[in-house]
Amino acid sequence: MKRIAVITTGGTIAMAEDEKTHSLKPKGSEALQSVLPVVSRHAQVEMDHFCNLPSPHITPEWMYRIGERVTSHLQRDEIDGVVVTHGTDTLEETAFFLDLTVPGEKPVVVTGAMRSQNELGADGPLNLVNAVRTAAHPGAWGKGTLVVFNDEIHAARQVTKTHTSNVATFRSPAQGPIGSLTKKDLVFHQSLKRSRLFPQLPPTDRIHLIKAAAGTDDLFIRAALDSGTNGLVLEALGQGNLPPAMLPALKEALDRGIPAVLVSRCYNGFVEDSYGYKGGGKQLKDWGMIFSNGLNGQKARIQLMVALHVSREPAVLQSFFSEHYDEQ
Ligand SMILES: NC(=O)C[C@H](N)C(=O)O
Repeated sequence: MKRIAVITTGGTIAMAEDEKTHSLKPKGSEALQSVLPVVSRHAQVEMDHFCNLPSPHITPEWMYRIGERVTSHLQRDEIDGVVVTHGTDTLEETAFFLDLTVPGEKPVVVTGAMRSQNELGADGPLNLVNAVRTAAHPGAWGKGTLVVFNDEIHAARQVTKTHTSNVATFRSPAQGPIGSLTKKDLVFHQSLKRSRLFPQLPPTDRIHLIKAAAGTDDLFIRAALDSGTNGLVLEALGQGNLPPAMLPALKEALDRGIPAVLVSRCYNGFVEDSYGYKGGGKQLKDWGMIFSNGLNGQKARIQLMVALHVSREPAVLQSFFSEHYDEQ
């Protein structure tokens, strides 16, 4: 039988509803022990209660610490894979950070819950069982970090939280789930190209994600510049276009050599240098913005945080953000 380490980090899966106030509060992942008899039908499990944080409290520094812990388990010969339980709000960011930085072929699977331990229809126990089943499955080897939720298996690069409360919140808009689980079966329906690996180092801090909307100006870009930003990710409109009023501080940032990545606020598709008007993608490309390959804003920010350990050269950074993973 495969041996899987389960690292718990907090989130709703480790919370319970207060009977008086009906608010959800951190409780502890020890309650997950109750599902271990079911889990043990699929794998031998070793619990590692690492931290207990709601995921809005998870910082890039915490992602790095979790990543180090994952790696230290994977380096043990007797461990065949790792499951990380995590709050859902920032789960996609931690999962993608692990995907980009944890070396090796052994499976890494992230899961969580939308309903706490004592709520009707609590989804944590089943998600944990399914995550362990996935981590113990030979088909999960060499795929990088996977996210298992609501009977589906997703690539960390693709998956995003799409609903505030529904248990079917995790979706991969571009390619759909790469696998699914039924009570008895586990099937991978798509192959998956593993993400490029970056050094496992504390992520570069002060990378600012700024969203464009109709008529927005450069106030936040200027504030980032004035406070010593190390990089910008701009969530642009449509195919990658910005309102003209956002341009002055952006141009200043680019002239100062601050890397600036362009993504779209559309949740599907790529940014391109199609439009030649002021603020259009063509101008942004000519100015040296780095065009991303379909990552959403929060994931492009994670990738820039780890890529800056390799290079600050715009052409090298552009090559990392040009790689495509959805052609299989
Ligand atoms: N469902 C959840 O886990 C949401 C919670 N706010 C968290 O991310 O910690």
